Amino acid sequence: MVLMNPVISKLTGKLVVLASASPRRLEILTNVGLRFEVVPSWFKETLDKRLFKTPHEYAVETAKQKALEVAKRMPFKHLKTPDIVIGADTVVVSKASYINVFYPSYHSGYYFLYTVLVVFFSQTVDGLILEKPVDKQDAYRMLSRLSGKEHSVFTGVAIILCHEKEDEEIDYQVIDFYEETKVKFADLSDDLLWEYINSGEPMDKAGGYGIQALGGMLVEYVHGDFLNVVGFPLNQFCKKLGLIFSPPGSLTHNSTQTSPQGSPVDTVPPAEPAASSPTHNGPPDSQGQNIPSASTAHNVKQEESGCGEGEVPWTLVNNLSKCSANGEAEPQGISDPAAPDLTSRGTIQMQNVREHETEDGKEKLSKMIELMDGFKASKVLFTASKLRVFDVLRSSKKGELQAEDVAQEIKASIKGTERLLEACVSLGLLQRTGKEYTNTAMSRHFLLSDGPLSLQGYIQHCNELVWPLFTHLETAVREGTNQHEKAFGKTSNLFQDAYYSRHEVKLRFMKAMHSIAKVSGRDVATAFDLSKYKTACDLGGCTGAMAYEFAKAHPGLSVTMFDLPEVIEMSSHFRPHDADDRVSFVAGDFFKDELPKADVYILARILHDWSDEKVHILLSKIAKACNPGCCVLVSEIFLDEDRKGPSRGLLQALSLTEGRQRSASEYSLLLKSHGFTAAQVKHTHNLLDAILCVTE
Ligand SMILES: C[S@@+](CC[C@H](N)C(=O)[O-])C[C@H]1O[C@@H](n2cnc3c(N)ncnc32)[C@H](O)[C@@H]1O
Repeated sequence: MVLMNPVISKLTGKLVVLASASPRRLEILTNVGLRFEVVPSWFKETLDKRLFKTPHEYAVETAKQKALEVAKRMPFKHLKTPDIVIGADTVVVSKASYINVFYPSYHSGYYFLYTVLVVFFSQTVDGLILEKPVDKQDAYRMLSRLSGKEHSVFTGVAIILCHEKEDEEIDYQVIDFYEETKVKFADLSDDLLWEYINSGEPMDKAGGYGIQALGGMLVEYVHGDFLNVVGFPLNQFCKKLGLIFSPPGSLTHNSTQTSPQGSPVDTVPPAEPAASSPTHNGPPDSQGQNIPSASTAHNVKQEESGCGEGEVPWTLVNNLSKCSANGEAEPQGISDPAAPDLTSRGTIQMQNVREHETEDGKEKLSKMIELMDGFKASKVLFTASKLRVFDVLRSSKKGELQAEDVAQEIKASIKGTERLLEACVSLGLLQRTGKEYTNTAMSRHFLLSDGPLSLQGYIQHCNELVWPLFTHLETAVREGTNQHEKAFGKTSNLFQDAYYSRHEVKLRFMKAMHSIAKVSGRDVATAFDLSKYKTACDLGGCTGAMAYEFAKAHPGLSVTMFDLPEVIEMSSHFRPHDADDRVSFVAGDFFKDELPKADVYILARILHDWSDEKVHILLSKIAKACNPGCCVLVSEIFLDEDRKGPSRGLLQALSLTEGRQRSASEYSLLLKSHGFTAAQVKHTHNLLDAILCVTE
């Protein structure tokens, strides 16, 4: 049983996202019954530490950037807007003599925190922060520095609240804080240090140790929140949630701001200093949902926790403490006011539980359900799009309609429409107030047929072409054929035979390419500095959407859009009303015809469609046409080097005919064999990545 924390339960029904891949943070939050998705942040931890006055400011800023990156990526990459994103960053700071005192006071309706920070150390902060060791010697350097001394562990936490506004924009509110815990290492012999280092444990951990596992052996005492050292200050986090979601009296969420110390400045009512917490360093939250402070002095030892060696995994009924299979122990902070005193180590009840009854098991089950239902959700999106539900709602007088009115507009049954609209609400595509349905910000952004970032073209392509293809997946897999062949018969050339032989199919395909290029084109066009180049040629540029993005992004660049004659003859349908005359159109076959001369050759979503053999033919033609010093820009979904993701790329691979998905280094190798060396790779965080290769 998991004790349902009243604060945590406030998050039920909200899309909560943890922007961290740390299994330790995941476990801490899962153990208190929080339901969340894990979307690891792509933010690189490269902030210049010298710019921060204190280590905790650095940790808080890193946490904030990690969380914001995920909050801003999700609406585009995952097509859903989270309600809350949680980011965290833990740093270990070797002994420094500084005093950090906070004096809270209440004045003019605002909550001020006065920080007196007396810094005695002569080193820079940069010199004190110990991050993850880069190798064993580095781990030795860190651990021997910590040996026999007290050090501080700071975890910065950022809670991002995402609010969708009427105008399709998303408002991000940041609440951040940090927790400090002091840890003292015993005097450690070199033998012990090397044995620990050789266990491999230090390598992915800040400061080079993991307190919850073998590293616990190094520790003499811990002052403060133990879980903070593990990687997440659960106690303070729950208090902050309490302030955000269950404020006593007048707290209004919308006015939450971040103070320099990282507390919600204008929403936090006066509070008494937390006298009982000697290492308390954020604003005291004496009214915060009766959440007890984290234990102030844990020195976790196996015999105290009652964990014997070699016990089978089990879950605790009261969740006060947890043992793993190897007998290591971790205190678990639970903040239900009715829960027993956290600091006491009372009787621990255990019970064997079936996998799906654990929190972890429940997560896995909900992931399974999501996968099993995925095709239904896609079809709801396709059908609502095809029936123009989003356009109909937008064009109604008040932007809202009841199911009967929508049914009338889309010429469908009331009963069926009602079910479709309800399903759309559950998927975040629509919202309903009483009987009235309206578009959500996400739908207004991507699903209106005339919106600048409309994905309608691609959605219809998925519905009409990709969906039937995937009904043949099993046979295609069994027989080793491609799905096109099963669905539409053998083709000698995918484009000319399958896509361009019928007008409406060609138009649909072009609309699909156009919509993806509109959404991703700007990020691809601005991925690299191309200011020294004068001319570009977008090979297989389709409607020209990408070419126009390049022209817009690079004022000195003229772009020739090159594609098959069947495409060029229809490209005028897609020309923007303010079309830039630096974009010109040339018809031809890039396997057979001479290519236009250019400084930059753009290959956006071209190479994945072709075998290595065909790619070599195309690249050798580009190399031949190249002016001296020219470059090739390839934009594709880049597979991870271990080919374990991203799933978007691997799922698309299932419907390719002769082509295949490749990683950035595979593209780089192909280009290298034609004299182009990889200069830069850019993961745009949008639908397509990019690599720029220059002539040697
Ligand atoms: C997957 S689409 C990519 C479109 C565009 N580059 C983009 O990113 O939106 C492939 C494009 O390559 C073009 N194409 C295919 N074979 C070609 C050939 N032999 N010569 C020129 N273009 C070709 C298609 O007409 C189509 O526009």
